[in-house]
Amino acid sequence: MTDPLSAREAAHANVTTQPVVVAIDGPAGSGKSSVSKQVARRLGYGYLDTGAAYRALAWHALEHGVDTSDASSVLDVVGDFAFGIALDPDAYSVWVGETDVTRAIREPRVSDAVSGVARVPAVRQSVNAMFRSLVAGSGYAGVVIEGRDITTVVAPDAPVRILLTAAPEVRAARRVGEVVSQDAASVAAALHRRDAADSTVVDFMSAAPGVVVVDSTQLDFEGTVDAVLAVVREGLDAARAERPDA
Ligand SMILES: Nc1ncnc2c1ncn2[C@@H]1O[C@H](COP(=O)(O)OP(=O)(O)O)[C@@H](O)[C@H]1O
Ligand SMILES: Nc1ccn([C@@H]2O[C@H](COP(=O)(O)OP(=O)(O)O)[C@@H](O)[C@H]2O)c(=O)n1
Repeated sequence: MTDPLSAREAAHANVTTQPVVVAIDGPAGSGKSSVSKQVARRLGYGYLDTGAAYRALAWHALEHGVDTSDASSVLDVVGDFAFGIALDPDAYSVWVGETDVTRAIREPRVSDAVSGVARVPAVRQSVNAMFRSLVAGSGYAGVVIEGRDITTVVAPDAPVRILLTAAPEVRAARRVGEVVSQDAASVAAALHRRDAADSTVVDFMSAAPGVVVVDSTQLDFEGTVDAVLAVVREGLDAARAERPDA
């Protein structure tokens, strides 16, 4: 498969002082992580999974025996939360201090606790600052960042902003295929419960002005990657047309 960016486009990305940001939001199971990772590979960009930070903080809080539904208890453990994440899409790993939590943060107990952690405003401010500095210091020409509020809060000025969606039953079925420790009905119910809780904090079900919707309901994985890459190309072309000498 050929790289969708020409050498000229790649060179353009390299001369900018800040990495190009491709911002992708969407509900659980829409394909954000897997599609973003593959898009990053195809572009030679870094990949930042912001949900991993919220999950890692939820894991950290649970390790400390904290009630994650209590905001002040959550804030008590933010102080010694040493988060680490690899931005290389081929070497994805997530750390809290010296502990590799890459797998542990996908456990249902963490998924069930994460919305409580993510609704604390001070937590969001702190991780958002961390995301911006991770991108700025990434060393990549561009970074694909995915989450819930990337297109609206973390990187509202990104040249490429996408809302990745899929029908609720399709998203649930995809997640059921991944979680082997729970029955299908429980996995689907947990996913919809988490979306409902998260939706009270940020709106990731409808596209903000200027955000392009990619609906993956009828697309297979490669088709979704190609659809996102087409939007990236359009967004970068439009940004270049606005600032031809940048
Ligand atoms: N367009 C698609 N068609 C079929 N399966 C997909 C598609 N996009 C993603 N998947 C699969 O669905 C599952 C959930 O995707 P994931 O990237 O984890 O979603 P999210 O990060 O939005 O929760 C993964 O197993 C992934 O491989
Ligand atoms: N930018 C983000 C990313 C994730 N989150 C929170 O982190 C949780 C885990 O995000 P995730 O992206 O790993 O979830 P999935 O879509 O992969 O299931 C979400 O359920 C939200 O509570 C958020 O609030 N803002």
